[in-house]
Amino acid sequence: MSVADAAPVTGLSSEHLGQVAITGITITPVAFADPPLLNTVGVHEPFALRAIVQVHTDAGVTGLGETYGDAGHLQRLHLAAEALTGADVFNINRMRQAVARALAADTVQGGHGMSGMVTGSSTADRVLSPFDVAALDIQGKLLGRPVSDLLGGAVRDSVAFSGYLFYKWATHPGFEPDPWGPALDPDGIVAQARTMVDGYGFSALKLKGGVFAPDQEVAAIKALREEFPDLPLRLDPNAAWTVETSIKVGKELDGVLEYLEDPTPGIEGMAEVRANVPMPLATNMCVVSFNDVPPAIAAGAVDVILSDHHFWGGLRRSQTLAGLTETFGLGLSMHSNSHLGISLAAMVHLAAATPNLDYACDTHWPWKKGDEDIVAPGALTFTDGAVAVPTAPGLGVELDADNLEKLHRQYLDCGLTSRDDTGYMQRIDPDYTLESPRW
Ligand SMILES: O=C([O-])C(=O)C[C@H](O)[C@@H](O)C(=O)[O-]
Ligand SMILES: [Mg+2]
Repeated sequence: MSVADAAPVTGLSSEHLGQVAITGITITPVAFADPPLLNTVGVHEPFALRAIVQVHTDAGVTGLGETYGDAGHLQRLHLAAEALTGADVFNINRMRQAVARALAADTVQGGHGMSGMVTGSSTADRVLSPFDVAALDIQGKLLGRPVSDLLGGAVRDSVAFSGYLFYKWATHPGFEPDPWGPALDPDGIVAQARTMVDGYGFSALKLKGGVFAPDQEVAAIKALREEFPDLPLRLDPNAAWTVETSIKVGKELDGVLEYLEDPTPGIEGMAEVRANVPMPLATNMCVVSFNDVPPAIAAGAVDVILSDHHFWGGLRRSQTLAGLTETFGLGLSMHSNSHLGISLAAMVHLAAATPNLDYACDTHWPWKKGDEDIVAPGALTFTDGAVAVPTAPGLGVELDADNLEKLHRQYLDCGLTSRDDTGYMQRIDPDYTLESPRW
């Protein structure tokens, strides 16, 4: 497909007023360079995988979606794509039913795309997500309106993001060093944060913890507080700590953190921590599907839920989550994995049209190489840590067919077919073991 095929159609002509049927779906796995970012389950491999979804219609308009590129997920996407052929892109409820039916006999293993960190999300919602985004992209292109309008309208012109700090090695073994350098102690983290804040203007910072012993990560947060006295700070060890350790760290960081994210595993553990620490607790691990919301609220486990349209079922279902957090007086923030421009555009439209999105959103964006993307440059830029909401029809981004081909070739050449932070770490350090909680 050429970029011209995806060009926005402005204004709805009478021939489009009826059904707009899906005539075919193209799913293209891609790989882009990823630095050796450390987390509590291991280390990022040299390439991050994504799947780029193009939904073609009988109106001659193509919509874009982006999701995980793991082999198991790709298989499920293909099952869903088959079931969606002929569906009307203006009826996402029906599309969801078709996806759920197609997955009823699903026996595919794995494919969560998050290296074991988030495994309890709804498979149907995870698979629906890129098709929901593409359908909204098509609707917007046909109607001549941005996706944020289809979600009820933007309440902000730009969406604030937080700088996402990672402990990291200087290089992947056998690869050239990346421009970021190592960050393995408080000084390294502060230097990384300085580069991020100076380069992007972020007005909040999140440290991915669970890598070193908690006292070392507390020292890094305190060093960040000294360097950036006014920036909201978050710490996320991905459930690496026991309840006892979490309470100790929480008390030590009293007055320093905007929120503490997933210190310990499970709703019960989180509830116990929450009752004993002074700051809000946030999660993208113990509440990852609609089934998790009632028990988490009943237990008083969390103050803030991080939404993520990639596993909450797309943009509309993420707005349903926003309605729940509003109803129950919870905060709402946004989670991110390694992603490309279609996902960033979707995140921006969703955040713009979600009045109660109270916090700067996470994004891995700075960690990818600037020239590695599958959308044409220019539509999405960071100014003062925020991205202006695209006003062009649909998502407001156009596919770059040459780059798509290049990143697809990179996928084929890199040999990776699933994200496996733990396996990669174990190939580098055979003594490495997975533990949760670790401390
Ligand atoms: O809990 C979180 O915020 C994440 O899981 C974000 C990312 O997945 C991050 O941990 C990563 O990619 O290593
Ligand atoms: Mg998290």
